[in-house]
Amino acid sequence: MMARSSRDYDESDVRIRPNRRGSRPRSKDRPAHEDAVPGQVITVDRGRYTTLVGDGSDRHVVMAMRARELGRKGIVVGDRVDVVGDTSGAEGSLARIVRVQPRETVLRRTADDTDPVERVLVANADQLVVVSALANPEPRPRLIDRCLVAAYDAGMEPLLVLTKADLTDPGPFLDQYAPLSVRHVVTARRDVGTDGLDALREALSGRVSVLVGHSGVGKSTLVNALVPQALRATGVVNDVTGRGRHTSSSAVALALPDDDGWVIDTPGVRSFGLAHVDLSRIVHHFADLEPGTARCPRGCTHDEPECGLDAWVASGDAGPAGAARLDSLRRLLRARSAPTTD
Ligand SMILES: Nc1nc2c(ncn2[C@@H]2O[C@H](COP(=O)(O)OP(=O)(O)OP(=O)(O)O)[C@@H](O)[C@H]2O)c(=O)[nH]1
Ligand SMILES: [Zn+2]
Repeated sequence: MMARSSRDYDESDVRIRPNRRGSRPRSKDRPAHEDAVPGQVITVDRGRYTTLVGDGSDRHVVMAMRARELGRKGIVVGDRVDVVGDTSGAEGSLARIVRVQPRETVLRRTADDTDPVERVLVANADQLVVVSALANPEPRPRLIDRCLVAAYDAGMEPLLVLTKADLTDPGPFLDQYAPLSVRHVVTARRDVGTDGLDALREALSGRVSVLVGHSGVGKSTLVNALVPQALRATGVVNDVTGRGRHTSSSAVALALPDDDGWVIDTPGVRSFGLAHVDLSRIVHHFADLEPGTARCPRGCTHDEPECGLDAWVASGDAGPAGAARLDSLRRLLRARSAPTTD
């Protein structure tokens, strides 16, 4: 993909305003740089940070690079930053990010479960939307479980979105996940549009939601329905959800209509490495199994003959999916000592 420039934006939709340096009110918590403007990173492409600055009608997109003084500090989609230099957003202009504000949440993943290099995917999101098709492609419960663990570990609330209910009855899948009490929305393609969109909009309302899912589950279809083209121009990049974008490794933040929150679309995931998650904490993220650990011996790894979880599951306390969930937990625990393709 070509490096993006401000030309990639539909300029009729992007308000370009002269830089109003000096006219901003000064406050106690103003940035260290006199002229810095606060902004939010909406996408990253090879060292160029597309940053949204300004409020209301003055809101516009600025292309920025990192200032040398930031050192090696990473900047990711969702980061709140201070920008200096030419923040006009004019074609060909390039501003500098001089500061990254402390992050409220951090969604991480590693390439596999033993990879020591963790990658921060997105900052400051509060909801992780795990998109899975009910059929075509088949749901991948172990990948879903991994995403749930990542969400809880990041302090984000998970939401399951189950697509393609027009192809199969969602009942059996929902029964499996019911003991988890994770919120969920079911969508289906109908002759006229998509069922379930209103419920999805409600679940996304006012929040910053990261969408993750395996390729082909219908994530782009949902994003296109949620975010009209006009908004996408200010929220970002033309045709960002087209297939081509998935060659990019970056997420893209898109404003929902009426400023009712953000969706952050991520490239399709094949795996979700969890090398960064403390091994002893993993079981706490399996809410349906966790109470059963009361019967475990001290220091139980939950993958040993004395583990109390087998009896917990056998007695039905973890619900109908208990055995599959315990299997998922143990695979996850074992994967921490060997690479996995789950
Ligand atoms: N039957 C049915 N098909 C759907 C539905 N939603 C999306 N699809 C189809 O599923 C295929 C994949 O949809 P996309 O939206 O491209 O999926 P994606 O998750 O963005 O996949 P990548 O672009 O590969 O990451 C397309 O052929 C869609 O038309 C649905 O609710 N029902
Ligand atoms: Zn145990």
